Amino acid sequence: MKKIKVITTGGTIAMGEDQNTHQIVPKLSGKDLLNSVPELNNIAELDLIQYSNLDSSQLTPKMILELSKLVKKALASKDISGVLITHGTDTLEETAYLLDLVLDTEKPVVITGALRSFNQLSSDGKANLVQSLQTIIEPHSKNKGVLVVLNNQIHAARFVSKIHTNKLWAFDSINTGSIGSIDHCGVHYFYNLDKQVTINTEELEDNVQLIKLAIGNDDRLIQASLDYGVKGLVLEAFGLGTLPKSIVSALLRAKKEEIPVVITSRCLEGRVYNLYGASTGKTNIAETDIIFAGNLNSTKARLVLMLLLGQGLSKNEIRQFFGLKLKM
Ligand SMILES: NC(=O)C[C@H](N)C(=O)O
Repeated sequence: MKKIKVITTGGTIAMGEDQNTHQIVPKLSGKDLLNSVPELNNIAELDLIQYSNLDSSQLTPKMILELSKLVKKALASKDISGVLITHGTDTLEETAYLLDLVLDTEKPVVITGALRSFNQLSSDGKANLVQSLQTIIEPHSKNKGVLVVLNNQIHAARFVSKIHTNKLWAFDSINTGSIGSIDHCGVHYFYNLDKQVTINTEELEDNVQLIKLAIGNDDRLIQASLDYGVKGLVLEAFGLGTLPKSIVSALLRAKKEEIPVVITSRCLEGRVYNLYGASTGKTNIAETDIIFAGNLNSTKARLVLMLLLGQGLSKNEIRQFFGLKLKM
């Protein structure tokens, strides 16, 4: 029987109802969670670490980098065949992608969670745990980067997003669809998606802000971030990456101060690139020195920027990374 390291972090999967407030709060320790699903022991031998028991809104990139060190340590052990992480769903896609970026392993690493706490009628945690383990022990799950398993679906970390606040089908892979599924017959992949890229760093820069643009926005938030000494910015822009000219002077200031500004889109699907000449008024968009994030969503682009800055890359190296390394 294969041995799997299970790392629990919290989230609804480990929550239950508080009798007084009737709100959903952390209830199950990692041990309680695994003990509540005895079927897991028929699939693999489990070795547990409880990293935290938090709603995922309380996690930070630094904590996830710390978590990645635990995962690396587990993966380095010969007798461990893969790692399962349980996590709240609200920020699960960020943890999955950060781990995907920093881990370099052929062993399967799966993250799962639940939309319902264990005491709710439509509780999905148990099935998600079973399907996650099935995915880890499946030989075809090797070399795929970090996988997200929920609701009978397998997603690649770099494409997955939480797309619904509450439905059981809460996750989908933007631009691509899921890469596989789990049914009565087991685990099936629809296509092969190799892991994209690894960033070797022990540090990340957490002074990176994400700002979403709306029509008529002025540049106050960008200027305030620069005043405050931000080390990198992600701007969630319009459509293909167009910007209001009201923010151009702030972009030119960021350029002068050597602060990388990465552009993503408010659109759910598609890529951003430099097409619209008028998007910054009289200033040519290339003069603003902005970096286009391809098809990464804003939160994921921010993680890449944090890691690259943590690695000490220059603005030009960061531009090259977004332009070349994230292409395939
Ligand atoms: N379904 C969930 O897990 C949501 C919860 N608020 C969390 O992210 O921890």
